[in-house]
Amino acid sequence: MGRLVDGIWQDVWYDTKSTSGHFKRADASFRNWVTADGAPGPTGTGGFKAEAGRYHLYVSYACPWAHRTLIFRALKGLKDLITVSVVDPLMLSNGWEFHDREGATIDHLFGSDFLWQVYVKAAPTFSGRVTVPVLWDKQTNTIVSNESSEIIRMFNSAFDGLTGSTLDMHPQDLHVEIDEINTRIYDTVNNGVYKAGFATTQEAYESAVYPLFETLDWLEERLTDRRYLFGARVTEADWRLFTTLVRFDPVYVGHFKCNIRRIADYPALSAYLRDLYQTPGVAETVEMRHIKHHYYRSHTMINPTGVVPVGPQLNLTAPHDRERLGA
Ligand SMILES: N[C@@H](CCC(=O)N[C@@H](CS)C(=O)NCC(=O)O)C(=O)O
Repeated sequence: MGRLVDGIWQDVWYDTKSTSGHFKRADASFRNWVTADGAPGPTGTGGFKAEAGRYHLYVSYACPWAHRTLIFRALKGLKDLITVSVVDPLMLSNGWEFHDREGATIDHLFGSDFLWQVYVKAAPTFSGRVTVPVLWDKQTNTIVSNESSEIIRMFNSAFDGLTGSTLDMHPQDLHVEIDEINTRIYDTVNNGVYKAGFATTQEAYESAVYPLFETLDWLEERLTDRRYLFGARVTEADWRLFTTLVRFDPVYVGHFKCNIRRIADYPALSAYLRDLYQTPGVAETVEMRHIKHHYYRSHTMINPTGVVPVGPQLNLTAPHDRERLGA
């Protein structure tokens, strides 16, 4: 774990001293958009036209933010158009590393040892965190974006002319509602588990863990009579929630102390989790060994022994019986 300062790697853990024990996630640094015609997106500069074979995705199977992009790549028929390198689950003093083993890969573009070297290729004097996912442009040799919420929106529509995909997970009529629910779920659930887990004071921990479970209780209610968050249509909001739910019982309950209830204790949420998991193309994006080994072995100040729990037993392939809520 560390960061780049003027292009030089420095090994430092998150500083929670200046924020009274609260974990504050930094904003992503590269914010350009791939668009159908190369026009600029909502942020950044233009010139990133959707083309087959032009873009490369760096991901970790462990990371919930990178996981979103892998799901969109699968569901939107982009696997043949966008290549992928997968970092090793362990993230220690060098940050994310490349090793050709157990589902991780080499850096297919440059053969780098560490992900920070890819950042420095794009921006030689870069200062900031070195995070996954990264969307790389092979043509101009730079990082298009390292913000997952924006990469999934690009994947949702920019390549449709090439793939013929008609699946729209960010439909026009739901833009406002999707943003609203994303904000609550991001603050209290996706990032909420990290705020609880990385807190270094009792107060910071409790100020994250109670709102987390208030939102989960609210979602349980909402999903009791709706198949997905917005009824019959699956949207980006569901996939953004999914990547946290699938890590919840195996990792966040124990490692991040999010243990008021488990997802298994919520009937609707756990059936919803299975439903999403069983969506064709999704199960292959879930690498539970990478997920568990990353958290339990990389965060040595939370789990100094690095021992990885063997449980819990998951039943993600059991029937979910949610088609009845489809219409
Ligand atoms: N805003 C980013 C956050 C990505 C992020 O925080 N990724 C984590 C892994 S789960 C990471 O790479 N952390 C390395 C670090 O912070 O040094 C996104 O959603 O794309």
